[in-house]
Amino acid sequence: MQPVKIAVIGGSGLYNLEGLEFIAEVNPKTPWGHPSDAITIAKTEYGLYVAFLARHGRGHYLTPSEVPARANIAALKSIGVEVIIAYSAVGSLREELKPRDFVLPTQILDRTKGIRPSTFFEDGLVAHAMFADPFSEAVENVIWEQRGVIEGGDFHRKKTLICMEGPQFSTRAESHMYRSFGGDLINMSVLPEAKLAREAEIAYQMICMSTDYDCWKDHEEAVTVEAVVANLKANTSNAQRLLKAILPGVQAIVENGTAVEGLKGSMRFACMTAPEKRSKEAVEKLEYLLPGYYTV
Ligand SMILES: CSC[C@H]1O[C@H](OP(=O)(O)O)[C@H](O)[C@@H]1O
Ligand SMILES: Nc1ncnc2[nH]cnc12
Repeated sequence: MQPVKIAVIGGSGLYNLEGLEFIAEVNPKTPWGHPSDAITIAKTEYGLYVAFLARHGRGHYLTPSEVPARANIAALKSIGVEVIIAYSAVGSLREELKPRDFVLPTQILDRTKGIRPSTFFEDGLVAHAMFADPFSEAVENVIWEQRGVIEGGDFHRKKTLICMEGPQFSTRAESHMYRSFGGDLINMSVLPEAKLAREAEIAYQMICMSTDYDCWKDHEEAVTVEAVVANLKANTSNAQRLLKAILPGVQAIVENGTAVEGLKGSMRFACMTAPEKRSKEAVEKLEYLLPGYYTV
């Protein structure tokens, strides 16, 4: 099979890709275990192969904290993925980001609790990836060009996404605090997914679909799953339409190399551990992700 260079991670409410020809299902066993679910490989009308992975599994059985993010990213890398388009249902912390709007975040504030394994580099192999700009500008530009396809909502860019641990939603005090931090959106999923994609040298962009105003509006009802699901249903058809519209542009930046510009090869030089001090087991595991980078 040809390498599958583009992957879509579907979040809450997005458990499959519509309108594409089914090619295969794979479920690679990585050194970090199996992904959330089998990965579906499908073909677009232009013959492009695209992978799809349901973040919480089809049927939604993994909490945000339980998502095996390392296995997900490693499995996608193993089939050739260079770009990930990650969908997420998010709460809005700003009046102008209305439920059913789509938003491209540029920055992240980490409010997870340190219980999610968040690096491939541990146990005797140390590396530090750059993460100042956590998303892919090249992919973001391609998506922004297609913003006109969204119906019944507006499209925004350059916003800051808070990632909380969950699974419970925030308190009102926390929601106000996140606003005072400069947060515009909130979810439970972007981390460690975005960090691991960076370590795997995969270009990553999240597409946030707003479902609620969280609970910072003091005199209004706080977010509930019921409210989220109602808006998710409306967002899902926009998500599928948007994906169809952006795939040719994403394919173009994959083919001309701009998608992975600055990423490809970056982790080779991010390693701090002296060759003679690298643990054999850690090097073996990393061979799966970045072959040839750390062997001596
Ligand atoms: C269903 S509300 C909270 C849940 O929804 C989002 O999931 P995803 O990012 O996978 O779309 C959010 O991050 C929480 O996990
Ligand atoms: N209010 C919220 N908080 C965290 N994650 C969310 N996903 C959708 N709405 C959310």
